[in-house]
Order: sequence, then structure tokens, then C-alpha cells
Amino acid sequence: MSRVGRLVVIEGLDGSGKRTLTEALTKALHNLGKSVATRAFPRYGESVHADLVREALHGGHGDLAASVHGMAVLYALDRRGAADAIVDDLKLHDIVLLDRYVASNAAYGAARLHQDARGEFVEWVRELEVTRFGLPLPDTQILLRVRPEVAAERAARRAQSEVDRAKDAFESDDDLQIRCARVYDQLAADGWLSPWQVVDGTAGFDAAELAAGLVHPG
Ligand SMILES: Nc1ncnc2c1ncn2[C@@H]1O[C@H](COP(=O)(O)OP(=O)(O)OP(=O)(O)O)[C@@H](O)[C@H]1O
Ligand SMILES: Cc1cn([C@H]2C[C@H](O)[C@@H](COP(=O)(O)O)O2)c(=O)[nH]c1=O
Repeated sequence: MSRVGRLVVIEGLDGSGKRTLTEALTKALHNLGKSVATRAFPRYGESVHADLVREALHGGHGDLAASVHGMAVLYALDRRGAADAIVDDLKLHDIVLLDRYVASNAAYGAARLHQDARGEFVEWVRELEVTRFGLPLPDTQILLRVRPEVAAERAARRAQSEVDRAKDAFESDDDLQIRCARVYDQLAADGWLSPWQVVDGTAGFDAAELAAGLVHPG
């Protein structure tokens, strides 16, 4: 059976509200009678590569976190391990919603290296994950755009209220988040890997309207 569903990716800064939007969109799509599969990357607790990432972001594994390419390969291997499951989801569901995907690797790695969206790193990620690993391309990517200081405040509040959510090395680096926001804006403007839709996550969003747009694109 071939792909019938649409692959929709939600991207944005740490604490921007991706998980919250994923949950709201899932409900709104169900209300429209659509079947939805959701996944979040990294797949903590499910993939050894994701667990290594989490440990490195919290100071484990020596100087692993300092290696931009080393960390990006771990994120990419986590996704490669889920590729077949995503393809299966696309055969069975109307919408497959992903909380972070390949563009997270592009945005964070480029920002760490002080590159922009047209630099070598972003192209290296595309070559690794799309060309070499064969990850399915998104049909659309949603950039949940929130000012970095707002995202940082939300992440800080969540770190206080939820167990096991202490800020990691990337979340604690305000300058990295500011550069990352710029790379995301460029990826969206360039239509990297797919068309993008930019959603203002500071003002709040209308999940029903967004869901309707996903079901009847264009
Ligand atoms: N529109 C909003 N207004 C106010 N607070 C919000 C909004 N959306 C999410 N939050 C809160 O901000 C915090 C971060 O939200 P959420 O976990 O959805 O972000 P995230 O982008 O998935 O984060 P991460 O990428 O770091 O996992 C949560 O405490 C959530 O309740
Ligand atoms: C999937 C993915 C994530 N990242 C970065 C983004 C975050 O700062 C951390 C952890 O993600 P979480 O959503 O806060 O759990 O990792 C990345 O650099 N590359 C990726 O592919």
C-alpha cells in the first residue's frame, strides 16, 4: 500500500509550545474525523541514540555534547530507526504529526556553528538524513514562532513544575536559542525540504483553523 497520509512536522525553539500544539491539533483533527498518528523526536526511552543524546545534554559522556556533528549523527540515527514506522503510519493515517524532525538538526547544528540556513551544515544534514538515510520528506512544516525570551521563560517554568525536566545544555544557552530562531526563520522562508507555515505561538493559535488547513491544503 502506498502513502496516503500527510506528514506534518512541528518545529520551534525549546519551550515554544510544540507539545502543546501537537496535542491541540490532534484533538482538532479528530473532531474533523481524521485519523492521526503522533511521534516526538528525540525518542527518549525508546532509542539508545536518543538516550545518549539526553545524557550528553545533561553532562554525560565526556566531551560528546561539544561535538556538533557527533550529536547530529545521534539525532539522525534515532530518526533513521523510526523511518519504517513513519512510512507505515503514513499508510494507515490521514495525518502523521511529528514534534521535531530533520529541521531541528539543521537549525540547532547550524546555530551552534554560527552558520545560517544556506551554510554547509544544513546541506550536510539534508545529505545525511534525506539522501543517505532515506527519511520521508515532510508534506508541510509548521514553525511555531515564539520570541526566544518567551520560550526561555516557558521552559524555565516547566523545569520548575515537571519532574525530570531540568534545563539541558541547549535550553540553558540563551544566545544559542536566539541564533537558532534566526536559522528557523530562514529555513521557513526558503521552504527547506517542504513548504512551511509560520504560526505565532506568542499570541496563541486557533487549533481548529490550523487543523482545517492541514486537511484542505492550499
Ligand atoms: N501558548 C502558550 N501560552 C503559555 N504557555 C504555554 C503555551 N504553550 C505552551 N505553554 C507552556 O509552556 C511550557 C512549554 O510548552 P511545551 O512543553 O508544549 O513546549 P515544547 O516546545 O514542546 O518544549 P521542548 O521542545 O523543550 O520539549 C509548558 O509548561 C506549557 O504548558
Ligand atoms: C530532534 C532534535 C533535537 N535537537 C535539539 C533540540 C533540543 O534543544 C534538544 C532536545 O530536544 P527536546 O525537544 O528539548 O527534547 O535537542 C537537535 O539538535 N537535533 C534534533 O534532531
